[in-house]
Amino acid sequence: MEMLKVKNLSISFGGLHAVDSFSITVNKGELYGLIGPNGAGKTTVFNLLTGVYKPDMGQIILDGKNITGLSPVEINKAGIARTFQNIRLFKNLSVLDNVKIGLHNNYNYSTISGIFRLPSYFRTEKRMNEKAYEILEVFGLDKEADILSANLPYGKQRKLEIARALATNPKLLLLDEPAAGMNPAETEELMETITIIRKKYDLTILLIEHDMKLVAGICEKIFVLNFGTELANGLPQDVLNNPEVIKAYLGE
Ligand SMILES: Nc1ncnc2c1ncn2[C@@H]1O[C@H](COP(=O)(O)OP(=O)(O)OP(=O)(O)O)[C@@H](O)[C@H]1O
Repeated sequence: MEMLKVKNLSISFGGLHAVDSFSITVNKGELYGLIGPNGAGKTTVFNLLTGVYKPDMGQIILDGKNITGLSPVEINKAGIARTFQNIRLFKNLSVLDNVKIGLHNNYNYSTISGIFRLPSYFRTEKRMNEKAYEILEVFGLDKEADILSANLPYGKQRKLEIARALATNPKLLLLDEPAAGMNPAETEELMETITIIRKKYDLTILLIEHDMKLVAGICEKIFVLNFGTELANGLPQDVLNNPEVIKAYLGE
């Protein structure tokens, strides 16, 4: 079963073909790695998939639905959530509130019930708090729920970003260099957490990463992008031993 089917996705900036006929099929439940040298177009692919950029050409099908050209909010509602290369938390909000912002897609109460503090408001708030704590627990962040997210150590801020993305209840999670800046122990722990959440939340994951240990350790398939286009695509052992890939990327 296909969760994501991308066909001939392309975008140029001026004369630069940043992404050029990018096609990929990610099956339900798969963990796919997207790798490539600096400037290969990986983040641009994420920006296209999430509606930040509109493609010049191509099609994006999510779980059978054509989402090409939709806005970032509509795409998030359709089931794609992402994290960013540079952490983008609401630094002046608590850890708990960062996750609750993500939950708002799925828990609605009317403005009236909020203003007048009607019973329905408290019921929804209670359910949201429970759900937020459940997610924080998975990431080992529940004890820090009330502290400002800015005061979390770096590795935990990265985890909180994933927790917040997860709170929007995605079918497909896009992780942009989740291990960037982490030490080996933090990276190891992150790999475990990713493995846990994909099972628990029935996720399909596409992950950009420079850390080859992480990519080779958890990805079932790997797509190598070079100059905006496919260099290799397939099983990790095949892709990582491909001489073209070694030349273009690993041998840098
Ligand atoms: N909004 C934009 N305007 C102009 N050029 C852009 C824009 N966004 C990306 N690019 C260019 O597109 C190319 C691909 O960039 P992108 O950030 O997608 O690469 P990347 O593979 O994610 O690189 P890195 O591993 O360094 O993050 C680069 O040459 C970049 O300068």
